[in-house]
Order: sequence, then structure tokens, then C-alpha cells
Amino acid sequence: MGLLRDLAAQVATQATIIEDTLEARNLPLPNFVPGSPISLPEGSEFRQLQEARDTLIDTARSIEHLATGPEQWMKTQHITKLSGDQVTLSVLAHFDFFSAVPLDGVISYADIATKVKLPEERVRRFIRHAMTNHIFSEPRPGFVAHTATSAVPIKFPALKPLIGFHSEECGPASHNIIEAMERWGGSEEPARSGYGILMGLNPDDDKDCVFRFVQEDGEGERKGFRLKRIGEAMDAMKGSGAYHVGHVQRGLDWAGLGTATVVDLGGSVGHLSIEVADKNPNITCIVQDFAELRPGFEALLPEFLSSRVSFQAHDIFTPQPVQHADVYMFRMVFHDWPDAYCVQMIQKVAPAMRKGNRILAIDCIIDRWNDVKSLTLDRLRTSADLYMMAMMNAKERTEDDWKALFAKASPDLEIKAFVKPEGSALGFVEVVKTS
Ligand SMILES: C[S@@+](CC[C@H](N)C(=O)[O-])C[C@H]1O[C@@H](n2cnc3c(N)ncnc32)[C@H](O)[C@@H]1O
Repeated sequence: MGLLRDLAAQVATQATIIEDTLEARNLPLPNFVPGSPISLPEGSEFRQLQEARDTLIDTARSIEHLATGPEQWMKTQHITKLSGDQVTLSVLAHFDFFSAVPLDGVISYADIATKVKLPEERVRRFIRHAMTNHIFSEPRPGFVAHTATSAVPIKFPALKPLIGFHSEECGPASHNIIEAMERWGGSEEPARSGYGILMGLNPDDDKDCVFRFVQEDGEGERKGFRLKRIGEAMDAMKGSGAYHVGHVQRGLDWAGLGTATVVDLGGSVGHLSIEVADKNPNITCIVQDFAELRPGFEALLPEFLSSRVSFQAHDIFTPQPVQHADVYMFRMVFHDWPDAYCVQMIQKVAPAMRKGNRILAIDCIIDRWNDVKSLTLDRLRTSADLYMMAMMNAKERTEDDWKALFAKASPDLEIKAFVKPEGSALGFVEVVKTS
């Protein structure tokens, strides 16, 4: 049997595991029609289903690649992914095509054009491409309806800031990586990045970066809207899949800490602390981030956690004000910064720690190629790595990178464990203060 048939047989096996698991629990099966499930179920009882799903995606992608053929694959990538998929999603989000189409029923192209204020001819062309990705359908000629995928931003408006941030800032920043490398090679200065070129940051100012720009950009009511949007985008990531905040439960023995204080540095609007405090009644969390994120935190915090989760405006490049916390947690913070800046951050926390206190770094851990178990998750991690390069000349780190980083930052911080929960894009680096 050749590779293609071998892979096709594997697809059938994995698809059967998924559908059998769902049917055994009377759960709906995946489909494109509106009203179909928008994600597969998660949690420990669905571990086998999730593994089958990851393998199925890997296998299906390999089949697509083989069936397309290497030559054709190479020739069509840019045009389908960049000019086609990426631009279309950005346009649909920016002009809010999603809200223009009713959740129940159909609408003509002419009426969508009126709603999104674009010429009908443009509307038709973008929707025509979107339909090749199961985004919108045309159940009868000239009329458009939602699919399960196109309905997601309507059912979860929280996705809009995420798509907006990615399509208006991250995507264009990535396109500028080539120019950034032409000008500054492998610079580790945040302003000498694709984002720096996009937004006109000062390449000679080592304080200029995404985070300063998003705080200062905009006038009047729009001032700081980009920072607020990042907060909303981060919160929107928490819900499901490889970035689910629930994975945090498997990253550390939280119960083993007993009554403990956790400082959540760069904690944004507090979604991770809320998850940790909710699941661990003995833990108190302090979220630290820019003051501008406090209103978002207050809006998100459930009343029943208000005595155990609080917000403190704090700049991570200044000395840590909370002494002797059990855990100083940095989720998706170190990956935003090149090494020299991470060293500074760690050195601002280390003096506040006493023996036995921990730093918990939660970020992608890039596996050695031969250790990769899921190409799908690996692709997410390596994409995140290149995205960090585009934004800040930063990176996702391998185990060796993490060891070198903490060794450089402080002699009495020792990595105790690397934990990589299955299905999670993010790993956990547990670091203990030894003296
Ligand atoms: C990628 S987000 C991660 C947010 C959150 N920890 C999570 O896992 O979703 C990085 C966070 O770092 C914060 N940040 C960046 N620079 C900072 C600084 N100098 N002081 C405090 N927070 C900062 C940003 O505001 C943002 O909330």
C-alpha cells in the first residue's frame, strides 16, 4: 500500500473515533451547516477524541500536500493563503460582513453591499473566495447565508477584536519582516521589527515597542484603543482549543501550594487569574498590568472572586512590589520580548522572592524536530514564534533557550520542571528560587 492510501486509512480510523465518541454521548457531529458545533468537546473525558482530532488534522494536511503534488503546492501557497484566505478574512472582519448576513435566512449580495458600504462587485468577489473555506454559502443563486464558521463572530462578538488585531496589526507586521531583516539583520531590538516599520517606531530608541505604541496611539476617545483591543483579544483566546486557559490546571500542582499568593505579571484583564482562583479556593491572585486595563479587569471579574483576585497597575520593568509571593506567573509575556529584556524582567522579580518561591513561565516550548508529536500543534508554535519575530523581534523558546535565559538572569533560579500538557500550545516552565 502506498503512502496516500495508508494515510487515507488512518483518516478513516481517526474520524471513526471522533464520531463514535460523540454519538455515544448523544452529542452533535461536526458539520458546516449553521447550528453545528463550533468546537469539539474538551476536558479529560475527551482526551482520546482530542488526540484523534490532532492526528486527523495532521494526516489530512499530509494528504492534501501529497495529492496537490510538491510543484503545484509550492506554486500556489502564496496566492491561496496570502492573497486569498488572509486578505479575505481581514476584509470580512474590517467591513463586518459577518453582521450583514442574518443568522436565520438569506440576503442578496446587493443588500450586503448596502450594509457594508462597498460596491456589490467587491462584495461578491470576497464572499466567493470565502466560500471556498466554508465561510458563508450561497443556498440559491444571488443569496448568501451563514455557515457554522461564518456565524462564529456573530455568536462570539469577543472574537472581533482578536480578528481585528491579527488582521490589522499582526498580519501587516509579518509582511514587513523581510524589510526589517534587510535593514537590521537578526536585530533583537523591538522597534527594529516588522511592526516597527509598519507603525514607524524609532529604530534607535530601545524603549520604543508595540506596548508603548499601543498605549500612546490614537486621539481623544480612540487613545489607547489598540491596547484595549489587545486586552480583549487575549481574553477572547481563553475559550477553547490549544490556548484554553483551563490548561493552566495541568501545568502546576496548584493544590500542593496550600494557601498561596500568585502574582500574574502582564496578566491583562485577569482571565488567567480568574481561572486559577476559581479552581483553587486557597489561592489569592494579584493581576499586574498597565493601569488602562483595570476597567476591563473590573468588567470581567465575577463578584464571588472579588475578595481573592485584585488588579495592581505595575510596569514589569520596575522592581516587583509584592514580596514573597508563592508564584510569579508570566503567561505569554516572555515570548513578547527578546532575551535581554526578559533578563531585565526576571531581575526585577528575583529580589522579591525568597527560597522556595517560584516563577511560572507559560509559553510555547518549541520541541526538537525529532520529538514533535503533533504537526498541527507544532505549526501553531512555530507560527507563534514567527509572529513574535514580526511584532517585537522576540521569540518562542526551546528548553535549551529557557535554561540559558534563567542561567543568565540569576544564579539562584533553577528550572525544576518543563510541563507540556497534551493538546496545549503552551508549556509550563517551573523555576524555583534556591537560596
Ligand atoms: C500577550 S499579552 C498576555 C496577556 C495574558 N498574560 C495572557 O496570557 O493572556 C502580554 C501582556 O503584557 C502586558 N505588558 C507589556 N508590557 C508591560 C509592562 N511594561 N508592564 C506591565 N505589563 C506589560 C501587556 O499589556 C499584555 O497584557
